[in-house]
Amino acid sequence: MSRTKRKAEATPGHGSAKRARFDAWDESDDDKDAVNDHEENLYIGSVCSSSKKAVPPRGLTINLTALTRKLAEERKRERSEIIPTSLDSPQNNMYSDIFGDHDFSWLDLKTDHASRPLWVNPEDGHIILEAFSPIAKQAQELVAAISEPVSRPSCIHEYKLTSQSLYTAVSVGLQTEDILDVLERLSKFPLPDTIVAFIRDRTSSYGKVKLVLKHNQYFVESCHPETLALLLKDPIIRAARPTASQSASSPSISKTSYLSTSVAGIDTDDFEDDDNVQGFEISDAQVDNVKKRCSELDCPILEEYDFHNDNRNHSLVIDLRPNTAIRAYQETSLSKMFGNGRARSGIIVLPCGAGKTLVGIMAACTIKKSCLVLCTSSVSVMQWKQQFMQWSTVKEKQIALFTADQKETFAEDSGIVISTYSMVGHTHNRSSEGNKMMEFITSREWGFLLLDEVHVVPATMFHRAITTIKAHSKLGLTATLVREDDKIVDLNYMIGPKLYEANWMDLAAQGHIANVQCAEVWCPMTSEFYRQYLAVSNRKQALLSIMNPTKFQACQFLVQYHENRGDKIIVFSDNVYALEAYAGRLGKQFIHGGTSQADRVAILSAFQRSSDTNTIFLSKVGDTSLDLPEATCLIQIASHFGSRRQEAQRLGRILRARRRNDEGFNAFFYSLVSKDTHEMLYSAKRQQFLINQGYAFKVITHLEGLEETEDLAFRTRDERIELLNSFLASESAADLGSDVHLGEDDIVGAVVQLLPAQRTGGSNLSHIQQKKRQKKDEASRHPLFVKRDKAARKTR
Ligand SMILES: Nc1ncnc2c1ncn2[C@@H]1O[C@H](COP(=O)(O)OP(=O)(O)OP(=O)(O)O)[C@@H](O)[C@H]1O
Repeated sequence: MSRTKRKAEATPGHGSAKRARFDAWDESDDDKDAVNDHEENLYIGSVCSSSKKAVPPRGLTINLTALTRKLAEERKRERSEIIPTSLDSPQNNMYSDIFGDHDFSWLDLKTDHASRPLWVNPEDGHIILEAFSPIAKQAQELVAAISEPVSRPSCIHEYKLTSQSLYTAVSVGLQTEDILDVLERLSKFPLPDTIVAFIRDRTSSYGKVKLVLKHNQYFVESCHPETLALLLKDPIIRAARPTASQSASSPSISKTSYLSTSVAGIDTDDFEDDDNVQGFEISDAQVDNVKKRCSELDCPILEEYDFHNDNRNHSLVIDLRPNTAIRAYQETSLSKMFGNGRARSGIIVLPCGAGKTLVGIMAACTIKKSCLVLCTSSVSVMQWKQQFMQWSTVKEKQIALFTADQKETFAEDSGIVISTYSMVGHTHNRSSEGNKMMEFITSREWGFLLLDEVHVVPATMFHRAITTIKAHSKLGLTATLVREDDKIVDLNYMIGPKLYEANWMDLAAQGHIANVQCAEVWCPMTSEFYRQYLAVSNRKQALLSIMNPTKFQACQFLVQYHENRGDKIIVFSDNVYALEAYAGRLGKQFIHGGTSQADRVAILSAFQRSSDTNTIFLSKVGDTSLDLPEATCLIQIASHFGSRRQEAQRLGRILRARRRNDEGFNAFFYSLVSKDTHEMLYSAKRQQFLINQGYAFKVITHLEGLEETEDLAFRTRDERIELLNSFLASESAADLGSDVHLGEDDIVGAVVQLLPAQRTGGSNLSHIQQKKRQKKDEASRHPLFVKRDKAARKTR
């Protein structure tokens, strides 16, 4: 019986075939097939030694016969062509730019190297992949599983082998010899000894040590006593063990664990034995320190949750709704988490709008134990609840919310709590209700901790939130695994390795996210503005480059051009002064921190429903979580320095475009940059993340047809000088620049009210909550805006 067929049959009664396969990842019968299939298909590994249910993950199968055939075909084709192969050939001089002083001529190219798509740098583990090779897809599958993507433009992809990436590879079931074997086949020259040694070393040290949560106590366990002894020699790990009075080890925990508190001169005979597994307890507060230290000692801790066999924690009745059609990449991402029938902790990276929420819900439906979801804002809390109700069969009474306004516990033995990082991470000024809720959360074992937007949470808050909760498995979700600080690596030990990262271009090609044309429009500074630019402080310089009249003209032209094409346009400006000035001059609506809730709802509603409102201006409050699938064009006039994350999140606003599957549809993303100013530098830095995802930014130095624009602003010198003088005279211009009044929560709040039937679940906001929110708005507004709005209301 074929493997796929049997899998589908393994879960009778489920709605879709995809669903059936998903549920069958952990079918242990497949072990036999895996062995039988081995001659034909190379399952790159299966599972760490301790796993009893070793099942080769579906997504990690490379068909060797097919691969060999393809390689043979390629060799044949190559022989029939004249391909210059010598690195000494003059054509190769251009590569000196890439390789610098490094001389790799000692590497012996295989005779058929042209048909093999990989090149591995023996010195630093960088992998170059020829994305145009006929076997690129198979090669990509391997390379993406064992290394970190660095850059994936259209022809040449770059990856890097790192300790973490190899740990991840082992954690998702790959085995050392299989990795080496396939890498060797795909490589243009025999794998260098340095690379072989590195792969062997990293893959062998992974998975030897586990962190296990039993009866609310944490244990470090291993079946390698020498590794435990080594760890216990480390002062940080030694100090992490609870003192005799702290340790409340229950006799029911079996013989596993506990070493004598005297650790000097550790003797492995001290370990008690339980089926060869030995270990020691560590105190709750030290879990993170121990994980971090183990990573530093190149012995990263494996966190796997055998939820099928967890009889101590109550099960949660939850399933996906039968009509849910899982997308292939969502399925693949989860296969990395559940590939061996257990839940591995880690991070899944999917582009904005690609459906991370559903991935999280699918994971909760697989684990079927109490689940705690942490997100960034109280409105996201509402969205998560609404999405749980939409995609799963969980009963509403099993979902409890913990926000400033709601403090609910679930009625039954198991359930879902949805909260924010700040609610859980803040320690001071809690109400007695809040304290009770925290007691409810911290006193129990959670089967699953779901962490949304893991890259944005301030490191300390995140750390506090994550360390106060005891969870068997954790899943982090994000679109942009980048931070401008160096805290991103901490996520590796706090949550787990990156389990899967989708390729943005592949998802766009499949129509799951929109195709986007990106362009950077260079706007020369006018002479009056540039003269002033050179004479003023940095703060005013920034404003001068945003208010540059040619940038304004470019914006005016693009708005008109795209409105005429039938696009819906969002113009982004971090600078509120400029936002108001641009929008005012163009007669468009705008939203920033100072805009009242009622106005936001009205503006967003008009943008979605009215053909008279085709352009709106947004400050950074609209960067994330804004679900406006009508938007098809973005114009960025001012941004936050060199933030790669902000650039990607903004682009994310049009990736969801409803029209994305229309024939030949393209969304547009323009970044307007004043030439010869600091904006040029920041712009290059901002784009790096998207460029690495394969987006190409065209540089536009001249907008064809701009001169013919009707009512083009600032055409005359006098107009430009008047503009310059008006804001130079306005001392408040620079002060008004930053949008400090409200956070992202508030604009999403507007969408919540606007779209109760859609993903936001805003109907759950009570009348009192909405009143409270409005009051908060009023209180936090800048007096200037309050004054202006009052005047506007009078004139209405
Ligand atoms: N398998 C699916 N079938 C149908 N619709 C889906 C599927 N997966 C996701 N969606 C829809 O795609 C949209 C985007 O999903 P979601 O909000 O989870 O994206 P996201 O990755 O969290 O985006 P962001 O990072 O911008 O918040 C939602 O409307 C969601 O319902």
